[in-house]
Amino acid sequence: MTKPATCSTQSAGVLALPVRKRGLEVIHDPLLNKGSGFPDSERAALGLRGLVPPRTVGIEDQVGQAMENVRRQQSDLDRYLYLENLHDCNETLYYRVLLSHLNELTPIIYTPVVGQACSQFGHIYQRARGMYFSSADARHFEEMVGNWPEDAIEAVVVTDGSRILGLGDLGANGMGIPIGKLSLYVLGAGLHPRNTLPVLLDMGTNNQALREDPFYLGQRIPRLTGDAYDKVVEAFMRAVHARWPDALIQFEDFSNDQAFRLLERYRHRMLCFNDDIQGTGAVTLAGILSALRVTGQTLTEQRVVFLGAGAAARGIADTIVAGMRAESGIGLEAARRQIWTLDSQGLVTLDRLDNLSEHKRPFAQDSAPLADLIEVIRTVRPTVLIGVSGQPGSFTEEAVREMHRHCARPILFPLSNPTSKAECTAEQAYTWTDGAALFASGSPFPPITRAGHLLVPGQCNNMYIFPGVGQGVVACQASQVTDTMFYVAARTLAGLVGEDSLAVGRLYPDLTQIREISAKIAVAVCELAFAEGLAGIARPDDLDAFIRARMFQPSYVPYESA
Ligand SMILES: NC(=O)c1ccc[n+]([C@@H]2O[C@H](COP(=O)([O-])OP(=O)(O)OC[C@H]3O[C@@H](n4cnc5c(N)ncnc54)[C@H](O)[C@@H]3O)[C@@H](O)[C@H]2O)c1
Ligand SMILES: O=C(O)C[C@H](O)C(=O)O
Ligand SMILES: [Mg+2]
Repeated sequence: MTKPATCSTQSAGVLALPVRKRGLEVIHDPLLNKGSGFPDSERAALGLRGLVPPRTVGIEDQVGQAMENVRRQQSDLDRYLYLENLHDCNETLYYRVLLSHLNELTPIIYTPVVGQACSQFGHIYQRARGMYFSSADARHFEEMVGNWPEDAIEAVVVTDGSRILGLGDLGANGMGIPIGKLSLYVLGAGLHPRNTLPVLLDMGTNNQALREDPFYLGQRIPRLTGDAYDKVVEAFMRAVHARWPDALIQFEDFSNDQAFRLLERYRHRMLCFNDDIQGTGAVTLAGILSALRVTGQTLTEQRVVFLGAGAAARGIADTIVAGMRAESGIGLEAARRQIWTLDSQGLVTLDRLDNLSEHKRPFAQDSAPLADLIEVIRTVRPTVLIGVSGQPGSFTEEAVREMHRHCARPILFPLSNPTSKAECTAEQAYTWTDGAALFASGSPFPPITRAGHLLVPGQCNNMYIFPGVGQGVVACQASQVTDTMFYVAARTLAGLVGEDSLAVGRLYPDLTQIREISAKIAVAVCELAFAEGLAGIARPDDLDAFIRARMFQPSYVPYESA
Protein backbone atom coordinates (compact mmCIF):
# COMPACT_ATOMS: atom_id res chain seq x y z
CA MET A 1 0.00 0.00 0.00
CA THR A 2 1.19 3.55 -0.67
CA LYS A 3 2.54 5.30 2.37
CA PRO A 4 1.16 8.83 2.33
CA ALA A 5 3.40 11.79 3.06
CA THR A 6 0.73 13.37 5.21
CA CYS A 7 -0.07 12.26 8.74
CA SER A 8 -3.11 10.28 9.82
CA THR A 9 -5.09 13.41 10.49
CA GLN A 10 -5.90 14.49 6.98
CA SER A 11 -8.99 16.65 7.20
CA ALA A 12 -11.56 17.50 4.56
CA GLY A 13 -9.17 17.48 1.65
CA VAL A 14 -7.03 20.58 1.85
CA LEU A 15 -3.58 19.13 1.20
CA ALA A 16 -3.00 16.98 -1.87
CA LEU A 17 -1.75 13.51 -1.04
CA PRO A 18 1.27 12.40 -3.07
CA VAL A 19 0.50 8.98 -4.54
CA ARG A 20 3.13 6.73 -6.08
CA LYS A 21 0.77 4.04 -7.31
CA ARG A 22 -0.67 4.12 -10.82
CA GLY A 23 -3.76 2.83 -12.62
CA LEU A 24 -5.33 -0.37 -11.29
CA GLU A 25 -2.98 -0.35 -8.30
CA VAL A 26 -4.75 2.79 -7.09
CA ILE A 27 -8.18 1.33 -7.77
CA HIS A 28 -7.30 -1.90 -5.96
CA ASP A 29 -6.03 -0.14 -2.85
CA PRO A 30 -9.10 0.32 -0.59
CA LEU A 31 -7.41 3.19 1.22
CA LEU A 32 -6.86 5.10 -2.05
CA ASN A 33 -9.78 3.99 -4.18
CA LYS A 34 -12.51 6.51 -4.97
CA GLY A 35 -14.56 4.23 -7.25
CA SER A 36 -16.40 6.44 -9.72
CA GLY A 37 -15.25 9.51 -7.78
CA PHE A 38 -11.84 10.30 -9.30
CA PRO A 39 -11.83 13.83 -10.82
CA ASP A 40 -10.38 14.37 -14.30
CA SER A 41 -7.15 15.82 -12.95
CA GLU A 42 -6.43 12.63 -10.95
CA ARG A 43 -7.44 10.39 -13.84
CA ALA A 44 -4.79 12.17 -15.90
CA ALA A 45 -2.11 12.28 -13.19
CA LEU A 46 -2.49 8.68 -11.96
CA GLY A 47 -3.09 6.86 -15.25
CA LEU A 48 -6.75 6.16 -14.52
CA ARG A 49 -8.28 7.31 -17.81
CA GLY A 50 -10.45 4.59 -19.24
CA LEU A 51 -10.18 2.45 -16.10
CA VAL A 52 -13.28 3.96 -14.46
CA PRO A 53 -16.65 4.99 -15.96
CA PRO A 54 -16.64 8.36 -17.75
CA ARG A 55 -18.70 10.46 -15.34
CA THR A 56 -17.19 11.59 -12.03
CA VAL A 57 -19.70 10.89 -9.26
CA GLY A 58 -19.68 12.93 -6.03
CA ILE A 59 -19.39 11.06 -2.74
CA GLU A 60 -22.94 11.88 -1.65
CA ASP A 61 -24.30 10.28 -4.81
CA GLN A 62 -22.03 7.30 -4.20
CA VAL A 63 -23.53 7.02 -0.70
CA GLY A 64 -27.02 7.09 -2.22
CA GLN A 65 -26.10 4.33 -4.65
CA ALA A 66 -24.53 2.21 -1.91
CA MET A 67 -27.59 2.59 0.31
CA GLU A 68 -29.87 1.54 -2.55
CA ASN A 69 -27.78 -1.62 -2.78
CA VAL A 70 -27.69 -2.21 0.98
CA ARG A 71 -31.47 -1.94 1.18
CA ARG A 72 -31.99 -4.18 -1.81
CA GLN A 73 -30.24 -7.13 -0.16
CA GLN A 74 -32.46 -10.03 0.88
CA SER A 75 -31.07 -10.62 4.37
CA ASP A 76 -29.01 -8.94 7.07
CA LEU A 77 -26.14 -11.29 6.34
CA ASP A 78 -26.25 -10.19 2.69
CA ARG A 79 -26.20 -6.58 3.89
CA TYR A 80 -23.14 -7.41 6.00
CA LEU A 81 -21.44 -8.98 3.00
CA TYR A 82 -22.26 -6.02 0.78
CA LEU A 83 -20.82 -3.60 3.34
CA GLU A 84 -17.69 -5.67 3.97
CA ASN A 85 -17.14 -5.84 0.24
CA LEU A 86 -17.35 -2.05 0.15
CA HIS A 87 -14.94 -1.96 3.11
CA ASP A 88 -12.48 -4.00 1.07
CA CYS A 89 -12.95 -1.88 -2.08
CA ASN A 90 -13.24 1.70 -0.89
CA GLU A 91 -12.73 2.49 2.79
CA THR A 92 -13.54 6.18 2.53
CA LEU A 93 -16.94 5.44 1.03
CA TYR A 94 -17.57 2.59 3.50
CA TYR A 95 -17.06 4.95 6.43
CA ARG A 96 -19.01 7.75 4.77
CA VAL A 97 -21.96 5.41 4.22
CA LEU A 98 -21.83 4.13 7.80
CA LEU A 99 -21.36 7.54 9.38
CA SER A 100 -24.40 8.92 7.59
CA HIS A 101 -26.58 5.90 8.51
CA LEU A 102 -25.31 4.93 11.96
CA ASN A 103 -28.56 3.70 13.46
CA GLU A 104 -29.44 1.63 10.41
CA LEU A 105 -26.03 0.12 9.72
CA THR A 106 -24.21 -0.30 13.04
CA PRO A 107 -26.38 -3.35 13.85
CA ILE A 108 -25.17 -4.87 10.58
CA ILE A 109 -21.41 -4.43 10.93
CA TYR A 110 -21.52 -4.89 14.72
CA THR A 111 -23.86 -6.74 17.09
CA PRO A 112 -26.16 -8.50 16.27
CA VAL A 113 -25.40 -9.33 12.62
CA VAL A 114 -21.63 -9.61 13.10
CA GLY A 115 -22.52 -12.62 15.28
CA GLN A 116 -24.13 -14.36 12.30
CA ALA A 117 -21.14 -13.43 10.17
CA CYS A 118 -18.76 -14.99 12.71
CA SER A 119 -20.85 -18.15 12.95
CA GLN A 120 -20.47 -18.61 9.19
CA PHE A 121 -17.11 -16.94 8.69
CA GLY A 122 -15.47 -19.72 6.69
CA HIS A 123 -18.53 -20.05 4.46
CA ILE A 124 -18.84 -16.37 3.58
CA TYR A 125 -15.11 -15.57 3.53
CA GLN A 126 -14.09 -13.43 0.55
CA ARG A 127 -10.90 -11.52 1.16
CA ALA A 128 -8.16 -11.24 3.76
CA ARG A 129 -8.43 -8.39 6.26
CA GLY A 130 -6.23 -8.05 9.34
CA MET A 131 -3.66 -10.58 10.54
CA TYR A 132 -3.85 -14.19 11.71
CA PHE A 133 -1.33 -15.32 14.30
CA SER A 134 -1.58 -19.06 14.45
CA SER A 135 0.09 -20.98 17.29
CA ALA A 136 1.79 -23.14 14.67
CA ASP A 137 3.59 -20.00 13.43
CA ALA A 138 4.65 -18.75 16.87
CA ARG A 139 8.37 -18.90 16.12
CA HIS A 140 7.77 -16.64 13.09
CA PHE A 141 5.70 -13.95 14.83
CA GLU A 142 8.60 -11.48 14.90
CA GLU A 143 9.05 -11.63 11.15
CA MET A 144 5.30 -11.87 10.48
CA VAL A 145 4.61 -8.44 11.96
CA GLY A 146 6.97 -7.14 9.25
CA ASN A 147 4.53 -8.44 6.63
CA TRP A 148 2.04 -5.76 7.59
CA PRO A 149 2.72 -2.72 5.44
CA GLU A 150 1.83 0.08 7.87
CA ASP A 151 4.28 1.50 10.40
CA ALA A 152 1.86 3.76 12.24
CA ILE A 153 -0.52 1.25 13.83
CA GLU A 154 -2.36 2.91 16.71
CA ALA A 155 -4.91 0.27 17.70
CA VAL A 156 -4.82 -3.52 17.58
CA VAL A 157 -7.96 -5.44 18.55
CA VAL A 158 -7.16 -9.08 19.21
CA THR A 159 -9.34 -12.09 19.99
CA ASP A 160 -8.55 -15.76 20.38
CA GLY A 161 -12.15 -16.52 19.39
CA SER A 162 -12.83 -18.40 22.62
CA ARG A 163 -15.94 -16.44 23.72
CA ILE A 164 -17.43 -14.65 20.74
CA LEU A 165 -20.34 -12.55 22.04
CA GLY A 166 -22.64 -15.08 23.75
CA LEU A 167 -22.00 -17.61 20.97
CA GLY A 168 -19.15 -19.46 22.66
CA ASP A 169 -15.95 -20.78 21.11
CA LEU A 170 -15.90 -19.86 17.41
CA GLY A 171 -12.17 -20.27 16.92
CA ALA A 172 -10.75 -18.47 13.90
CA ASN A 173 -14.29 -17.46 12.88
CA GLY A 174 -13.99 -14.84 15.61
CA MET A 175 -12.11 -12.50 13.23
CA GLY A 176 -15.38 -10.68 12.49
CA ILE A 177 -15.25 -9.18 15.99
CA PRO A 178 -11.88 -7.31 15.77
CA ILE A 179 -12.89 -6.11 12.30
CA GLY A 180 -16.20 -4.77 13.62
CA LYS A 181 -14.66 -3.22 16.75
CA LEU A 182 -12.06 -1.38 14.69
CA SER A 183 -14.73 -0.08 12.32
CA LEU A 184 -16.27 1.39 15.47
CA TYR A 185 -12.92 2.96 16.39
CA VAL A 186 -12.89 4.73 13.04
CA LEU A 187 -16.57 5.65 13.05
CA GLY A 188 -16.80 6.55 16.69
CA ALA A 189 -13.50 8.15 17.51
CA GLY A 190 -11.98 8.92 14.13
CA LEU A 191 -8.91 6.71 14.23
CA HIS A 192 -7.54 6.56 10.73
CA PRO A 193 -8.43 3.19 9.14
CA ARG A 194 -4.82 2.87 8.02
CA ASN A 195 -3.73 2.90 11.67
CA THR A 196 -5.90 0.00 12.81
CA LEU A 197 -5.12 -3.72 12.84
CA PRO A 198 -7.61 -6.54 13.50
CA VAL A 199 -5.98 -9.72 14.79
CA LEU A 200 -7.08 -13.30 15.25
CA LEU A 201 -4.91 -15.40 17.50
CA ASP A 202 -5.54 -18.99 16.40
CA MET A 203 -5.07 -21.27 19.39
CA GLY A 204 -7.27 -24.03 17.99
CA THR A 205 -10.91 -24.51 18.95
CA ASN A 206 -12.88 -26.79 21.21
CA ASN A 207 -15.87 -26.39 18.91
CA GLN A 208 -16.03 -29.86 17.41
CA ALA A 209 -18.57 -28.91 14.74
CA LEU A 210 -16.23 -26.21 13.48
CA ARG A 211 -13.23 -28.52 13.46
CA GLU A 212 -15.28 -30.81 11.21
CA ASP A 213 -16.60 -28.03 8.99
CA PRO A 214 -14.96 -28.38 5.57
CA PHE A 215 -14.81 -24.62 5.15
CA TYR A 216 -13.38 -23.80 8.61
CA LEU A 217 -10.31 -21.60 8.18
CA GLY A 218 -8.47 -22.11 11.46
CA GLN A 219 -6.34 -24.92 12.83
CA ARG A 220 -8.34 -28.11 13.36
CA ILE A 221 -6.88 -28.79 16.79
CA PRO A 222 -8.20 -28.56 20.36
CA ARG A 223 -7.43 -25.27 22.06
CA LEU A 224 -4.00 -24.82 23.56
CA THR A 225 -3.99 -24.44 27.32
CA GLY A 226 -1.61 -23.62 30.15
CA ASP A 227 2.02 -22.92 29.42
CA ALA A 228 1.71 -23.62 25.70
CA TYR A 229 -1.06 -21.03 25.41
CA ASP A 230 0.84 -18.46 27.46
CA LYS A 231 3.98 -18.82 25.36
CA VAL A 232 2.08 -18.09 22.16
CA VAL A 233 0.43 -15.02 23.68
CA GLU A 234 3.80 -13.82 24.96
CA ALA A 235 5.36 -14.25 21.51
CA PHE A 236 2.46 -12.32 19.98
CA MET A 237 2.58 -9.47 22.50
CA ARG A 238 6.33 -9.09 22.17
CA ALA A 239 6.24 -9.13 18.37
CA VAL A 240 3.48 -6.52 18.19
CA HIS A 241 5.11 -4.35 20.84
CA ALA A 242 8.48 -4.50 19.10
CA ARG A 243 7.03 -3.46 15.73
CA TRP A 244 4.52 -0.87 17.06
CA PRO A 245 5.66 0.13 20.57
CA ASP A 246 3.04 2.88 20.92
CA ALA A 247 0.09 0.82 19.73
CA LEU A 248 -2.85 0.15 22.01
CA ILE A 249 -3.79 -3.53 22.27
CA GLN A 250 -7.43 -4.29 23.05
CA PHE A 251 -8.20 -7.80 24.28
CA GLU A 252 -11.64 -8.79 23.04
CA ASP A 253 -13.84 -11.82 23.57
CA PHE A 254 -11.34 -14.03 25.39
CA SER A 255 -12.94 -16.65 27.63
CA ASN A 256 -12.69 -15.65 31.26
CA ASP A 257 -10.10 -18.31 32.16
CA GLN A 258 -7.68 -16.26 30.01
CA ALA A 259 -9.16 -12.76 30.09
CA PHE A 260 -8.32 -11.81 33.68
CA ARG A 261 -4.87 -13.41 33.66
CA LEU A 262 -3.82 -11.76 30.42
CA LEU A 263 -5.02 -8.37 31.56
CA GLU A 264 -3.07 -8.63 34.82
CA ARG A 265 0.01 -9.95 33.05
CA TYR A 266 0.22 -7.23 30.43
CA ARG A 267 -1.52 -4.11 31.71
CA HIS A 268 1.62 -2.69 33.33
CA ARG A 269 4.00 -3.86 30.60
CA MET A 270 2.21 -2.61 27.51
CA LEU A 271 -0.58 -0.25 26.54
CA CYS A 272 -3.55 -2.60 26.71
CA PHE A 273 -6.95 -3.23 28.24
CA ASN A 274 -9.76 -5.77 28.18
CA ASP A 275 -12.90 -4.35 26.63
CA ASP A 276 -15.30 -6.98 27.99
CA ILE A 277 -14.17 -6.31 31.54
CA GLN A 278 -13.26 -2.61 31.60
CA GLY A 279 -15.22 -1.12 28.68
CA THR A 280 -18.37 -2.95 29.75
CA GLY A 281 -17.93 -1.82 33.34
CA ALA A 282 -17.83 1.80 32.25
CA VAL A 283 -20.78 1.72 29.86
CA THR A 284 -22.99 -0.04 32.39
CA LEU A 285 -22.18 2.34 35.23
CA ALA A 286 -23.06 5.23 32.89
CA GLY A 287 -26.48 3.70 32.16
CA ILE A 288 -27.22 3.08 35.83
CA LEU A 289 -26.32 6.68 36.64
CA SER A 290 -28.76 7.83 33.94
CA ALA A 291 -31.48 5.60 35.39
CA LEU A 292 -30.87 7.04 38.85
CA ARG A 293 -31.52 10.53 37.51
CA VAL A 294 -35.02 9.24 36.75
CA THR A 295 -35.59 7.56 40.14
CA GLY A 296 -33.83 10.26 42.14
CA GLN A 297 -31.86 7.65 44.10
CA THR A 298 -28.15 7.30 44.80
CA LEU A 299 -25.88 4.57 43.51
CA THR A 300 -24.98 3.48 47.04
CA GLU A 301 -28.66 2.76 47.77
CA GLN A 302 -28.84 0.18 44.98
CA ARG A 303 -28.97 -3.58 45.41
CA VAL A 304 -27.59 -5.12 42.26
CA VAL A 305 -28.13 -8.70 41.06
CA PHE A 306 -26.12 -10.16 38.18
CA LEU A 307 -27.21 -13.20 36.22
CA GLY A 308 -23.78 -14.34 35.06
CA ALA A 309 -20.53 -14.06 37.01
CA GLY A 310 -17.91 -13.91 34.28
CA ALA A 311 -15.72 -11.24 32.72
CA ALA A 312 -18.45 -8.70 32.06
CA ALA A 313 -20.05 -9.20 35.48
CA ARG A 314 -16.76 -8.66 37.32
CA GLY A 315 -15.90 -5.59 35.24
CA ILE A 316 -19.30 -4.05 35.85
CA ALA A 317 -19.37 -4.98 39.54
CA ASP A 318 -15.95 -3.42 40.17
CA THR A 319 -16.97 -0.23 38.37
CA ILE A 320 -20.21 0.05 40.35
CA VAL A 321 -18.22 -0.44 43.55
CA ALA A 322 -15.82 2.33 42.49
CA GLY A 323 -18.84 4.55 41.79
CA MET A 324 -20.41 3.86 45.18
CA ARG A 325 -17.15 4.56 46.98
CA ALA A 326 -16.58 7.82 45.13
CA GLU A 327 -20.17 8.89 45.80
CA SER A 328 -20.55 8.09 49.48
CA GLY A 329 -17.18 7.03 50.87
CA ILE A 330 -18.60 3.57 51.62
CA GLY A 331 -15.90 0.94 52.32
CA LEU A 332 -14.85 -1.62 49.72
CA GLU A 333 -16.38 -4.61 51.46
CA ALA A 334 -19.60 -2.82 52.32
CA ALA A 335 -19.99 -1.76 48.68
CA ARG A 336 -19.36 -5.32 47.50
CA ARG A 337 -22.09 -6.59 49.82
CA GLN A 338 -24.60 -4.58 47.75
CA ILE A 339 -23.89 -6.87 44.82
CA TRP A 340 -25.09 -10.46 44.31
CA THR A 341 -23.85 -12.62 41.45
CA LEU A 342 -25.29 -15.84 40.05
CA ASP A 343 -23.50 -18.31 37.86
CA SER A 344 -24.76 -21.57 36.35
CA GLN A 345 -24.71 -23.13 39.87
CA GLY A 346 -26.85 -20.43 41.47
CA LEU A 347 -25.94 -17.64 43.88
CA VAL A 348 -22.21 -17.21 44.40
CA THR A 349 -21.80 -17.69 48.15
CA LEU A 350 -19.01 -18.09 50.67
CA ASP A 351 -19.99 -21.76 51.06
CA ARG A 352 -18.77 -22.32 47.51
CA LEU A 353 -15.44 -20.50 48.01
CA ASP A 354 -13.26 -23.59 47.61
CA ASN A 355 -14.61 -24.23 44.14
CA LEU A 356 -14.85 -20.66 42.87
CA SER A 357 -12.69 -19.08 40.21
CA GLU A 358 -10.60 -16.21 41.48
CA HIS A 359 -12.68 -13.54 39.74
CA LYS A 360 -15.89 -14.60 41.49
CA ARG A 361 -14.54 -14.65 45.03
CA PRO A 362 -14.75 -10.98 46.04
CA PHE A 363 -18.47 -11.00 45.35
CA ALA A 364 -19.30 -14.24 47.18
CA GLN A 365 -22.09 -13.46 49.62
CA ASP A 366 -22.49 -14.81 53.13
CA SER A 367 -25.84 -16.38 52.34
CA ALA A 368 -27.66 -19.67 52.28
CA PRO A 369 -27.46 -21.32 48.87
CA LEU A 370 -30.07 -19.99 46.46
CA ALA A 371 -30.44 -21.97 43.28
CA ASP A 372 -32.37 -19.72 40.97
CA LEU A 373 -32.93 -16.15 39.97
CA ILE A 374 -36.46 -15.86 41.32
CA GLU A 375 -35.38 -17.04 44.76
CA VAL A 376 -32.55 -14.51 44.70
CA ILE A 377 -34.88 -11.70 43.64
CA ARG A 378 -37.30 -12.60 46.45
CA THR A 379 -34.53 -12.67 49.01
CA VAL A 380 -32.37 -9.75 47.91
CA ARG A 381 -35.09 -7.42 46.52
CA PRO A 382 -32.79 -5.90 43.92
CA THR A 383 -33.26 -2.50 42.33
CA VAL A 384 -30.91 -3.35 39.44
CA LEU A 385 -30.87 -6.63 37.47
CA ILE A 386 -28.06 -7.18 34.97
CA GLY A 387 -27.90 -10.07 32.52
CA VAL A 388 -24.44 -11.15 31.39
CA SER A 389 -25.06 -14.88 31.18
CA GLY A 390 -25.51 -15.47 27.45
CA GLN A 391 -28.73 -17.34 28.41
CA PRO A 392 -31.63 -16.13 26.27
CA GLY A 393 -34.97 -15.64 27.96
CA SER A 394 -33.54 -16.10 31.45
CA PHE A 395 -35.23 -12.89 32.68
CA THR A 396 -38.57 -14.66 32.73
CA GLU A 397 -41.94 -12.99 33.16
CA GLU A 398 -42.12 -14.36 36.69
CA ALA A 399 -38.67 -13.00 37.56
CA VAL A 400 -39.34 -9.54 36.17
CA ARG A 401 -42.78 -9.32 37.78
CA GLU A 402 -41.29 -10.47 41.09
CA MET A 403 -38.75 -7.66 40.90
CA HIS A 404 -41.40 -5.07 40.03
CA ARG A 405 -43.39 -6.13 43.09
CA HIS A 406 -40.91 -4.46 45.44
CA CYS A 407 -39.32 -1.97 43.05
CA ALA A 408 -41.34 0.77 41.36
CA ARG A 409 -38.82 1.46 38.57
CA PRO A 410 -36.70 -1.67 38.12
CA ILE A 411 -33.44 -1.10 36.29
CA LEU A 412 -33.30 -4.01 33.83
CA PHE A 413 -30.19 -4.51 31.72
CA PRO A 414 -30.17 -7.75 29.67
CA LEU A 415 -26.72 -7.23 28.18
CA SER A 416 -25.95 -10.53 26.49
CA ASN A 417 -25.19 -10.34 22.78
CA PRO A 418 -26.23 -10.87 20.09
CA THR A 419 -30.00 -10.26 20.25
CA SER A 420 -30.69 -14.01 20.18
CA LYS A 421 -28.88 -14.30 23.54
CA ALA A 422 -30.58 -11.39 25.33
CA GLU A 423 -32.02 -12.32 28.74
CA CYS A 424 -35.27 -10.60 27.71
CA THR A 425 -36.50 -8.23 25.03
CA ALA A 426 -37.39 -4.58 25.48
CA GLU A 427 -41.03 -5.29 24.78
CA GLN A 428 -41.12 -8.01 27.43
CA ALA A 429 -39.47 -5.78 30.02
CA TYR A 430 -41.91 -2.93 29.39
CA THR A 431 -44.94 -5.23 29.20
CA TRP A 432 -44.17 -7.11 32.41
CA THR A 433 -43.57 -3.86 34.35
CA ASP A 434 -46.41 -1.82 32.80
CA GLY A 435 -43.85 0.45 31.18
CA ALA A 436 -41.97 1.14 34.45
CA ALA A 437 -38.72 -0.64 33.58
CA LEU A 438 -35.61 1.47 33.09
CA PHE A 439 -34.24 -0.66 30.32
CA ALA A 440 -31.05 -1.02 28.27
CA SER A 441 -29.74 -3.97 26.30
CA GLY A 442 -26.45 -5.02 24.74
CA SER A 443 -27.88 -5.27 21.23
CA PRO A 444 -30.42 -2.80 19.88
CA PHE A 445 -34.18 -3.16 20.20
CA PRO A 446 -36.65 -0.94 18.32
CA PRO A 447 -38.67 1.75 20.11
CA ILE A 448 -42.17 0.84 21.19
CA THR A 449 -45.30 2.79 22.01
CA ARG A 450 -47.24 1.84 25.15
CA ALA A 451 -50.47 3.52 26.12
CA GLY A 452 -49.59 6.41 23.83
CA HIS A 453 -46.07 6.80 25.30
CA LEU A 454 -42.96 6.36 23.21
CA LEU A 455 -40.32 4.20 24.91
CA VAL A 456 -36.86 4.12 23.35
CA PRO A 457 -34.60 1.34 24.66
CA GLY A 458 -31.01 2.47 25.01
CA GLN A 459 -28.08 0.28 24.00
CA CYS A 460 -25.75 -0.53 26.88
CA ASN A 461 -22.80 -1.56 24.78
CA ASN A 462 -19.10 -0.90 25.28
CA MET A 463 -19.04 0.78 21.83
CA TYR A 464 -19.90 4.01 23.69
CA ILE A 465 -16.64 3.71 25.65
CA PHE A 466 -13.73 1.94 23.94
CA PRO A 467 -13.37 4.24 20.90
CA GLY A 468 -13.07 7.35 23.06
CA VAL A 469 -10.78 5.76 25.64
CA GLY A 470 -8.63 4.34 22.83
CA GLN A 471 -8.39 7.67 21.01
CA GLY A 472 -7.51 9.37 24.31
CA VAL A 473 -4.67 7.04 25.24
CA VAL A 474 -3.09 6.94 21.79
CA ALA A 475 -3.46 10.70 21.31
CA CYS A 476 -1.49 11.53 24.45
CA GLN A 477 0.72 8.44 24.13
CA ALA A 478 -0.23 7.24 27.59
CA SER A 479 2.07 4.69 29.18
CA GLN A 480 -0.84 2.58 30.45
CA VAL A 481 -4.61 2.32 30.45
CA THR A 482 -5.96 2.65 33.98
CA ASP A 483 -9.27 1.74 35.62
CA THR A 484 -9.69 5.40 36.52
CA MET A 485 -9.68 6.26 32.82
CA PHE A 486 -12.69 3.97 32.36
CA TYR A 487 -14.37 5.47 35.40
CA VAL A 488 -13.89 8.96 34.00
CA ALA A 489 -15.22 7.74 30.65
CA ALA A 490 -18.34 6.41 32.41
CA ARG A 491 -18.94 9.73 34.14
CA THR A 492 -18.39 11.63 30.89
CA LEU A 493 -20.84 9.43 29.00
CA ALA A 494 -23.45 9.71 31.76
CA GLY A 495 -23.12 13.50 31.62
CA LEU A 496 -24.02 13.49 27.94
CA VAL A 497 -27.48 11.97 28.36
CA GLY A 498 -30.01 14.76 27.93
CA GLU A 499 -33.36 15.22 29.68
CA ASP A 500 -35.11 14.72 26.33
CA SER A 501 -33.50 11.31 26.12
CA LEU A 502 -34.51 10.34 29.66
CA ALA A 503 -38.06 11.52 28.92
CA VAL A 504 -38.46 8.62 26.46
CA GLY A 505 -36.61 6.19 28.73
CA ARG A 506 -33.40 6.25 26.73
CA LEU A 507 -30.49 5.93 29.15
CA TYR A 508 -27.78 6.50 26.53
CA PRO A 509 -27.34 9.21 23.93
CA ASP A 510 -28.46 8.41 20.41
CA LEU A 511 -25.78 6.63 18.40
CA THR A 512 -25.60 9.55 15.99
CA GLN A 513 -23.79 11.39 18.82
CA ILE A 514 -20.97 8.83 18.92
CA ARG A 515 -18.26 11.14 17.55
CA GLU A 516 -19.12 13.90 20.00
CA ILE A 517 -19.22 11.39 22.88
CA SER A 518 -15.91 9.79 21.90
CA ALA A 519 -14.23 13.18 21.50
CA LYS A 520 -15.34 14.19 25.00
CA ILE A 521 -14.24 10.87 26.48
CA ALA A 522 -10.89 11.13 24.71
CA VAL A 523 -10.37 14.64 26.12
CA ALA A 524 -11.30 13.46 29.63
CA VAL A 525 -8.93 10.48 29.36
CA CYS A 526 -6.11 12.75 28.17
CA GLU A 527 -6.77 15.21 31.00
CA LEU A 528 -6.40 12.37 33.46
CA ALA A 529 -3.26 11.05 31.80
CA PHE A 530 -1.65 14.50 31.97
CA ALA A 531 -2.75 15.00 35.57
CA GLU A 532 -1.34 11.62 36.62
CA GLY A 533 1.92 11.96 34.70
CA LEU A 534 1.08 9.09 32.36
CA ALA A 535 1.12 11.06 29.09
CA GLY A 536 4.05 10.79 26.73
CA ILE A 537 3.66 14.18 25.03
CA ALA A 538 3.59 17.80 26.18
CA ARG A 539 0.05 18.94 26.98
CA PRO A 540 -1.48 20.75 24.00
CA ASP A 541 -2.99 24.12 24.97
CA ASP A 542 -6.34 23.21 23.52
CA LEU A 543 -6.92 19.52 24.19
CA ASP A 544 -10.36 19.50 22.62
CA ALA A 545 -9.05 20.97 19.34
CA PHE A 546 -6.09 18.57 19.49
CA ILE A 547 -8.38 15.53 19.69
CA ARG A 548 -10.78 16.80 17.03
CA ALA A 549 -7.91 17.52 14.62
CA ARG A 550 -6.85 13.88 14.92
CA MET A 551 -10.25 12.58 13.86
CA PHE A 552 -10.41 10.98 10.41
CA GLN A 553 -13.14 12.39 8.20
CA PRO A 554 -14.39 10.09 5.46
CA SER A 555 -14.03 12.55 2.57
CA TYR A 556 -11.95 12.14 -0.56
CA VAL A 557 -8.65 14.01 -0.31
CA PRO A 558 -7.14 15.28 -3.56
CA TYR A 559 -4.25 13.25 -4.97
CA GLU A 560 -1.17 14.31 -6.85
CA SER A 561 1.38 12.16 -8.56
CA ALA A 562 4.36 11.44 -6.28
N1 LIG B 1 -23.35 -5.20 26.22
C1 LIG B 1 -22.04 -5.24 26.28
O1 LIG B 1 -21.36 -4.24 26.07
C2 LIG B 1 -21.38 -6.53 26.64
C3 LIG B 1 -20.03 -6.52 27.00
C4 LIG B 1 -19.41 -7.73 27.36
C5 LIG B 1 -20.14 -8.91 27.33
N2 LIG B 1 -21.44 -8.87 26.94
C6 LIG B 1 -22.22 -10.12 26.85
O2 LIG B 1 -22.32 -10.71 28.12
C7 LIG B 1 -22.34 -12.12 27.99
C8 LIG B 1 -21.31 -12.71 28.94
O3 LIG B 1 -20.02 -12.23 28.62
P1 LIG B 1 -18.79 -12.56 29.59
O4 LIG B 1 -17.57 -12.05 28.95
O5 LIG B 1 -19.10 -12.14 30.97
O6 LIG B 1 -18.81 -14.15 29.48
P2 LIG B 1 -18.30 -15.19 30.57
O7 LIG B 1 -18.25 -16.50 29.91
O8 LIG B 1 -17.07 -14.67 31.22
O9 LIG B 1 -19.48 -15.18 31.67
C9 LIG B 1 -20.71 -15.83 31.51
C10 LIG B 1 -21.25 -16.14 32.88
O10 LIG B 1 -22.58 -16.62 32.75
C11 LIG B 1 -22.73 -17.70 33.66
N3 LIG B 1 -23.85 -18.57 33.26
C12 LIG B 1 -23.88 -19.46 32.25
N4 LIG B 1 -25.09 -20.07 32.25
C13 LIG B 1 -25.79 -19.55 33.27
C14 LIG B 1 -27.08 -19.76 33.77
N5 LIG B 1 -27.91 -20.65 33.22
N6 LIG B 1 -27.49 -19.03 34.84
C15 LIG B 1 -26.66 -18.13 35.41
N7 LIG B 1 -25.43 -17.87 34.96
C16 LIG B 1 -25.00 -18.58 33.90
C17 LIG B 1 -21.39 -18.42 33.62
O11 LIG B 1 -21.23 -19.24 34.76
C18 LIG B 1 -20.45 -17.22 33.62
O12 LIG B 1 -20.23 -16.80 34.93
C19 LIG B 1 -22.08 -12.43 26.51
O13 LIG B 1 -23.32 -12.73 25.90
C20 LIG B 1 -21.55 -11.14 25.95
O14 LIG B 1 -21.94 -10.92 24.61
C21 LIG B 1 -22.06 -7.72 26.60
O1 LIG C 1 -19.27 -6.86 20.95
C1 LIG C 1 -20.21 -6.33 21.56
O2 LIG C 1 -21.24 -5.94 20.98
C2 LIG C 1 -20.13 -6.07 23.03
C3 LIG C 1 -19.25 -6.95 23.82
O3 LIG C 1 -17.91 -6.67 23.62
C4 LIG C 1 -19.55 -8.39 23.74
O4 LIG C 1 -18.61 -9.18 23.78
O5 LIG C 1 -20.73 -8.75 23.67
MG1 LIG D 1 -16.68 -8.32 23.49
